[in-house]
Amino acid sequence: VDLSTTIAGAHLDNVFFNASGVWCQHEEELQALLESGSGSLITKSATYEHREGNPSPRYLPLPSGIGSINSMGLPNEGYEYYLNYARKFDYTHAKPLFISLSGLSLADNVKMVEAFVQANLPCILEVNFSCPNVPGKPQLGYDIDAMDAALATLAPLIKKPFGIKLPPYFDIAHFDQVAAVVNKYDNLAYVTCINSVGNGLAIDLDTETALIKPKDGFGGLGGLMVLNTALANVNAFYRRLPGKQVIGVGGVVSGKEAFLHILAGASAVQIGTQLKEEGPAMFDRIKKELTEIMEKKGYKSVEEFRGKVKTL
Ligand SMILES: O=C(O)c1[nH]c(=O)[nH]c(=O)c1Cl
Repeated sequence: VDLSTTIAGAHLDNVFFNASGVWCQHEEELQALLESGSGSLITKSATYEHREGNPSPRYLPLPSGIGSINSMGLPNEGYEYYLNYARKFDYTHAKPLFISLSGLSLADNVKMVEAFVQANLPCILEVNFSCPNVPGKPQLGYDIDAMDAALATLAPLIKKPFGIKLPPYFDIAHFDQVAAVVNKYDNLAYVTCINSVGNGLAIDLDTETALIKPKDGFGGLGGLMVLNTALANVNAFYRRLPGKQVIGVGGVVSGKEAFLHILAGASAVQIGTQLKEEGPAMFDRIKKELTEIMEKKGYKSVEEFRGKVKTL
């Protein structure tokens, strides 16, 4: 079966890659993704300066096994590290490179975008509007006018097809409002849905203590428990963004959830929590599982069923 796809004009041999933030902060991790069964790779969201991020423990899988909680706080090597990586990257390689940018201000995003545009590299830029874990920095994804204003500045600067990382929305009116903004920008080629479900709280029964240290234990939720919110956001934006694409992320632990994301409309599928827990070998497992599901159902390519979820 054919698991290949094209995102923002770049060809991926298979639909899978890492969720930004997981296995992608350092070159060694990115190299492991290059050598894995993934179809692509995306870097950890970059800020203008290097950041240590929040104090640990700041990521944990939940004892219940249904997901994870993180309040990393945007730890990253600073954007120049990723710009240098993008300069050295072998673009003849079968895997396209995505670069995630998450400036702490519009000015920082402008400076980082200008540097990448100046470098004129084949990598695809993705602006992260949805980090929920920087104390004192409300995420732009929930300030729709501010996100629109940022895009009005960034889209013309980027010129080429690019994407944005969105938080989960939980109200039909918000799907409508965000889609109206996204549809204003022709080169905004795709949206990645969803980022973690922000500011959850995990508490340990025995110690009666929050699991993670930052922000009184408040952190973004991921893993299987967010699957159905992720599917809704993928399908809501698939229905509302004609001519654009959706990358699905959230709750993919096997070929089954990947199949559901594609059925909901995803052109590619990213994996975070499960990749963090299982490591890059996971990609070979999940590709095999999706292939088996497709063979059983008689689908030869992901194109045949993308977005074809039925309603009653
Ligand atoms: O705390 C983080 O670094 C983080 N954690 C997330 O769950 N999503 C993000 O976009 C980021 Cl930037």
